[in-house]
Amino acid sequence: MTLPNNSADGSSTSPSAKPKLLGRALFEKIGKPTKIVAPMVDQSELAWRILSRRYGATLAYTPMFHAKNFATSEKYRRDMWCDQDGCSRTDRPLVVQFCANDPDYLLEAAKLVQDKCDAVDLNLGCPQGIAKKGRYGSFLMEDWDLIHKLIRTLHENLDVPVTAKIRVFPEREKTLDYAKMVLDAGAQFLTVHGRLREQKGQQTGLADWDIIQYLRQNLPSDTVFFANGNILYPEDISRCMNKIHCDGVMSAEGNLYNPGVFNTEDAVDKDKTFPRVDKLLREYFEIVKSCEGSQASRIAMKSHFFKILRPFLPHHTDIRTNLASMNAKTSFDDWDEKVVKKVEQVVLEIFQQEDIDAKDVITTGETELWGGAYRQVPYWRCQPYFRPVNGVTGDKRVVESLKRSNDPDTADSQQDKKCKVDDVVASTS
Ligand SMILES: Cc1cc2nc3c(=O)[nH]c(=O)nc-3n(C[C@H](O)[C@H](O)[C@H](O)COP(=O)(O)O)c2cc1C
Repeated sequence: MTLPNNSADGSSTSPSAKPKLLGRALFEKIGKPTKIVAPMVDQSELAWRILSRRYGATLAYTPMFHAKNFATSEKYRRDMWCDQDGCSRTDRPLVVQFCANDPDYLLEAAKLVQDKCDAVDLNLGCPQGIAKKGRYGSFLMEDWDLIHKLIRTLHENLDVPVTAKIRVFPEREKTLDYAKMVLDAGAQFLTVHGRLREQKGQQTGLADWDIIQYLRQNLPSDTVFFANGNILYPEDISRCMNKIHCDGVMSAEGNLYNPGVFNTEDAVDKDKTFPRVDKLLREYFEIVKSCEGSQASRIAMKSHFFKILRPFLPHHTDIRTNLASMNAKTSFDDWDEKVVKKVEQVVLEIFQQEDIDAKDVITTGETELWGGAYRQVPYWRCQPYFRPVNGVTGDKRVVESLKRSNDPDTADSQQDKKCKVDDVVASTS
């Protein structure tokens, strides 16, 4: 694999003026981040990234921006991006993600953010209908020439490095060839979401860590490699890193329902790993208020409130009704009075109960087929939301392979036992 004009110090020169860092040197410069907030449309915006960093995230991706719209529409840009995004004090390290199918628009859009981020990522994973219609995200998986051109254009012309996030094919070898092509084009970090394009919505199921591990083992060892999928609890991060030997772990839904999922340094402190909903809500609300210019933060707020409060709202339907009536134009005072303060009052009363110590307990269930264990968490604490699937609806092969590795007579199982031992000595910091 050759990258143009690479030098021995981990930088490359391109037609653009400044030398830029290549994968491993870039990874080191931004502090070797291991806990990564995934790109999430309407959900990984500025305020959420600031909150997630306070709870242990060490790198964050923006939501996917549509490159052509970003390059050509001032209104779209204003809705998605503001002066506070990518601020060196509060919002770094940051990767800005685009979807695109035209190298020129992609480059034009990326140049508009290159001074406010550490890298620009190409989304090759979006499986939604809108991506099919617009021909981007995972619907480029059949057009490797175009993908190569998109990445190479940024690699050769942008001041900051380019990175990519991919899904997997059903075939391992094909996925490996695909990943090699993406790296050859110039991607400096590779994130692998271990699900097929078809695994979405009700068909999401389990991500396949085995194929991610296979890619890690068969790509050049200096590739900066992030794994994505199946992270529900802080301990899943070390399980993932031990199995895959990846550089970092990315989480989307786990982080959305409980930003404490990244708080691996304080794993025994339940206020850090499963924060009280009243405290987290207040903290997040104050951050949104401080992100004055961020339209995106204001618009995403209602959806974040629903996710933070997901276990709590069924017990307090009056607050759910209030929350449902809110919108991005509702004044902050109203949000405070009708939702935030009401949640604070309810949880305060819960914690005034004499037997609260006995009630405020988190228990851990049996180890499941997927290798982790579900927790019982009181409804006044943030917690992951997972669909009760066994993976069969998503990708039958993942379940079959997990069953094989749990069978004591198979070689896979021996390897798996070794991983479990490794877990005990894991460090994810
Ligand atoms: C609300 C939401 C929005 C998402 N938006 C994006 C996106 O903009 N770009 C992208 O590459 N993936 C997007 N994804 C996919 C996630 O980044 C991630 O790959 C996927 O959810 C698997 O990770 P998880 O198992 O931790 O949820 C989104 C996922 C969610 C839940």
